[in-house]
Amino acid sequence: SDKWEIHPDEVKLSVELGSGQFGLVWKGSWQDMEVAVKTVREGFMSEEEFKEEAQVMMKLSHNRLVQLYGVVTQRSPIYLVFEFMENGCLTEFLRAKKGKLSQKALLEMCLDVSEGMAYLESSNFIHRDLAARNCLVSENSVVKIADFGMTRFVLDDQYTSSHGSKFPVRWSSPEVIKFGKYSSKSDVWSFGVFMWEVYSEGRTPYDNRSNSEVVETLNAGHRLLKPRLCPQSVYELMQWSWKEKPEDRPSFALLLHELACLDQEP
Ligand SMILES: Cn1cc(-c2ccnc(-n3ncc4cc(C(C)(C)C)cc(F)c4c3=O)c2CO)cc(Nc2ccncn2)c1=O
Repeated sequence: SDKWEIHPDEVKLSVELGSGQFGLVWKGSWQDMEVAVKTVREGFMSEEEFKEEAQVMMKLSHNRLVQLYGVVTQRSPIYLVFEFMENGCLTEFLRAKKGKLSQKALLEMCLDVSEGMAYLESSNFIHRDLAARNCLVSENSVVKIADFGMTRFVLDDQYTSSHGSKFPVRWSSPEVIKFGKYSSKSDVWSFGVFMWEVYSEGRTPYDNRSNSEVVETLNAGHRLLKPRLCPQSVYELMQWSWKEKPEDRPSFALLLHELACLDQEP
């Protein structure tokens, strides 16, 4: 529907924010709002497929998801116009703020993302690549989920194949690594690793091991250890999220409830 169609002349680009997965991302303005504008490079995403999918992504609206405002498709390359997140990628934010984030701030980052993921879970939408690098930080330090569901448009098989060099093995559940079986419960596994990243202030999970060593250690039943800053109560939620069988893991609705209870404690 052309409801989401944005006229090219309404979007003003200013500075480049970085080169994303599919092309360049610019800071810009639209209707007096700051926006992030993604240009889609030929060959990096199937444009036709994306236009249909854009309708789905725009129906997913929640305060903890980075909002897609609309698309410019009247000429190529197409533009995707997103809500602007002032403080950029969460991994870099955590590393820049190392040693300066309170326990409350760390817990609330996990709570923010569990809220967004509980909404995706209730909408039967699977993220497929939940990780701190794919979350963004707003001007007032709220963490939101970005690029949900976009993995299906990546044409680079180094990323999509579980043997590929760019496959997110460290965030993937055993059934995803072995069988490519994605579900909200495999997103829950990734969320456990996300919480580990937050309490490790942006460190890389299993950072001294290769992808194949990570797969071996998981198969041997080993899991990431409790980060120094992480309370035992939160570490128990991580361990629960890393149960071998998907059905033994909590739902996001339950994780949200548990994290909200911990957030109420003095
Ligand atoms: C909305 N938005 C997007 C970005 C931004 C910039 C560059 N690359 C990306 N990324 N990053 C990661 C990414 C990942 C994927 C997977 C399919 C899940 C693999 C698909 C993407 F399309 C992207 C993308 O576009 C983003 C994330 O979409 C940065 C913002 N903000 C700032 C602010 C300050 N400094 C830097 N960025 C911002 O507000």
